[in-house]
Amino acid sequence: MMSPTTVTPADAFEDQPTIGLIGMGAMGEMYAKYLSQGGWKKINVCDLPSKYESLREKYANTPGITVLQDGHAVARVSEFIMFSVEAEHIDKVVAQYGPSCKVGAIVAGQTSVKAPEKDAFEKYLPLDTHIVSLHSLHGPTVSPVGQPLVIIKHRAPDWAVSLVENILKCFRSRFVYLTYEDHDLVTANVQAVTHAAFLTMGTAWAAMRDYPWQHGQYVGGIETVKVNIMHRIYANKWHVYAGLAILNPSAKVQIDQYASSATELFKLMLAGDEPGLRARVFEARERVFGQAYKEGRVPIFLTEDVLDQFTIGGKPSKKAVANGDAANDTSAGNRNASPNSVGSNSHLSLLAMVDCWAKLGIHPFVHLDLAATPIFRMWIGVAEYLFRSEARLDAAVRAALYDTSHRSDDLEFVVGARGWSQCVSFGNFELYRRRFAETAAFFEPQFDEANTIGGAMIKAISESSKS
Ligand SMILES: NC(=O)C1=CN([C@@H]2O[C@H](COP(=O)(O)OP(=O)(O)OC[C@H]3O[C@@H](n4cnc5c(N)ncnc54)[C@H](OP(=O)(O)O)[C@@H]3O)[C@@H](O)[C@H]2O)C=CC1
Ligand SMILES: O=C(O)C(=O)Cc1ccc(O)cc1
Repeated sequence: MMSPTTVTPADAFEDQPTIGLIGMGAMGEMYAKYLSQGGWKKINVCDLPSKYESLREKYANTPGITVLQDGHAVARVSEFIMFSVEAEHIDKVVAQYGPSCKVGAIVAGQTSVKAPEKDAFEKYLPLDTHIVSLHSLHGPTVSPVGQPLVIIKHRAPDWAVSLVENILKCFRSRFVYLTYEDHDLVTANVQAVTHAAFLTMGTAWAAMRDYPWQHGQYVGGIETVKVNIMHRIYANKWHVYAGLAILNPSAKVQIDQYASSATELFKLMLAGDEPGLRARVFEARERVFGQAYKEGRVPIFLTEDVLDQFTIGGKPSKKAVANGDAANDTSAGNRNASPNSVGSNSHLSLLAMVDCWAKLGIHPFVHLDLAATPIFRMWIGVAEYLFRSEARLDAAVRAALYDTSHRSDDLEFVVGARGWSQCVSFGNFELYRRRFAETAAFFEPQFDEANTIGGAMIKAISESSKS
């Protein structure tokens, strides 16, 4: 909280603009919190009319915030209005409240996929309103400080963009300027295919109905990232992931390629085709990471020691590690359990990721510098960790080919990847919701621990990558 004497960017305004937030779910709440703390005194918020009373109670003592009945009430009095609702519903909600937007208002959306938002704004917003849209590229529980915040100047004069920048200065995010179209391309590259990988890991682990941390076994090293992020994604709202995968046309292509990459690599493994698998993996390595290393790019962050701080299920005793107990355990549930376990795992999820980037001509480092979410940053971090070292990659390839104890996990992974891809290609929200909910239910008992640990991990890694 700011002390009463703290000077905020809002204080520069003699007559502060009226801010309106329509949709007070996770992201609407996050915006309300930071705008209020940033000293903005005229913030109108609403969710569905049925939530009016509970919201009023919740915000009774929050400085600057007034809860109104519905989107009409917010839109007609606000000079900067942000819609923060489900992407699937943006058309309906903007159709309903858009025409009530005040003359000259600046209108934004927070949706993770912009094609439907753009259509809705163009269809329903009065021509005397301006469109400057937004997208915070992080989840609602991550501090916005230093994270990318996309600003889209679509139908607006420069002063409107400056006003939005001033309003949001208190987030201390890094503004990234994109068009609506570039936004969807970049976020498909950064988010959709990354989520597909983690959703698939969850589906595969849940299908096995067994996972190491359940038995208090040690999950260390880069497995920590996989496990924590997978939990984090399944603890978030399903519609966020469904919307950005199903409604973004570029996302479908990429998620399909991810499934194809996993399937094709798995077939090479089944065939025991060592030259074929090795050639494919090392070619992908060259395409994705080759140039970056020729240019002397510093690796992202990872040491297993850093990651071991964030293990789920407790750390192993020093004695167990010294005796190599965890490292030697190759039972189905605990093959990933060694702190130095990179080599004892096929890492199909990572091999498929880099193969997919290579096949699509995606340069993840370009996105990393422009508009990486914390999850994407970590995902490239672990991919890079595995691929940077020829020895580690070689060990993964050998494990993929010759350690058949991986096969059942890898088979579930391929089935899961295909299933997610098909679900997205059908564009079926209900099927997506059911797939997501079934897997999430399996992991739910770990959500609290995983969110705490995952949050700390994101913070530590964001800080280490800044320094
Ligand atoms: N969560 C995340 O990590 C991020 C999400 N986003 C995007 O932000 C948007 C919001 O996501 P998030 O806050 O997580 O989702 P939530 O489901 O938490 O919030 C959406 C809110 O909007 C409400 N709503 C729906 N229709 C209306 C309406 N007609 N009038 C007023 N309120 C309405 C919903 O009510 P009800 O639940 O009853 O439908 C809900 O409370 C999405 O488009 C998402 O893609 C962007 C960045 C990160
Ligand atoms: O970082 C991620 O990819 C997340 O999962 C959180 C998230 C979800 C949706 C967004 O539009 C932005 C961030």
